[in-house]
Amino acid sequence: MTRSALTTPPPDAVLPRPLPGGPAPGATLGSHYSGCFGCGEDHPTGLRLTAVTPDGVTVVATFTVGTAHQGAPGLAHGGVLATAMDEVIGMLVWLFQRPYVTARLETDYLAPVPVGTVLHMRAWCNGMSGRKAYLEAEGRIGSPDGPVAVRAAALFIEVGMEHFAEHGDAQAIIDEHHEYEVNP
Ligand SMILES: CCCCC/C=C\C/C=C\C/C=C\C/C=C/CCCC(=O)SCCNC(=O)CCNC(=O)[C@H](O)C(C)(C)COP(=O)(O)OP(=O)(O)OC[C@H]1O[C@@H](n2cnc3c(N)ncnc32)[C@H](O)[C@@H]1OP(=O)(O)O
Repeated sequence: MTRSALTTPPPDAVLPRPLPGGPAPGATLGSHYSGCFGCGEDHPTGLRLTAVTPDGVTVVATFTVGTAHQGAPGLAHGGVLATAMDEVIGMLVWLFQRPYVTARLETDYLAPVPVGTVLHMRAWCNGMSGRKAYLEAEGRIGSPDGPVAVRAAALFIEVGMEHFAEHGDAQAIIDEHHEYEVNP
């Protein structure tokens, strides 16, 4: 990954540990909000990604590229791929059990991704420092060990639930996740 200093963890960053009450290895990580373009089950044209944490510290998900996702004829749009990577990286937030948002997302496109491809995505955390989480993901064509087509690095910042209340209905997120401990 060609990563900038802004998405590279500082020397004092620490790796997160699985939290008590967090998703167990093998758990499915659902949508954080039903209206989300990346994962919402009620979104009419969204990506509807679902993810699994195989080990309690990483996240895997697949995204099947359809005709609605084209940029060039027969090929996935780079922005759609970035969205899918943002979403699978965002799923790591379930493991942290606190609200975070994307502050910076960097993407490397290494190979074209044809319509019909099943993109196998994997995301992990490289370190946390204060409110900052340094996250990374890769997308492989056709299988979990297929050729890497997309890499992404991200800086996520922890926010309070009031971040979501300012422009939307934060209660809608809370209502969908009674199991999720929030500090309004
Ligand atoms: C998305 C919904 C989440 C709902 C949560 C509920 C439940 C969660 C459960 C599960 C969640 C599952 C999935 C979650 C997500 C899905 C994936 C999609 C995620 C998104 O799609 S989310 C939408 C796009 N996202 C935004 O809409 C953010 C807009 N933005 C802001 O709202 C502010 O910008 C904010 C809050 C980021 C910071 O603002 P702030 O005032 O709180 O803090 P401040 O500015 O002081 O920054 C503090 C330190 O971060 C450094 N810093 C900040 N930004 C930086 C940058 N870009 N590059 C490098 N460093 C940066 C500063 O330099 C400083 O560093 P230092 O401390 O060292 O000085």
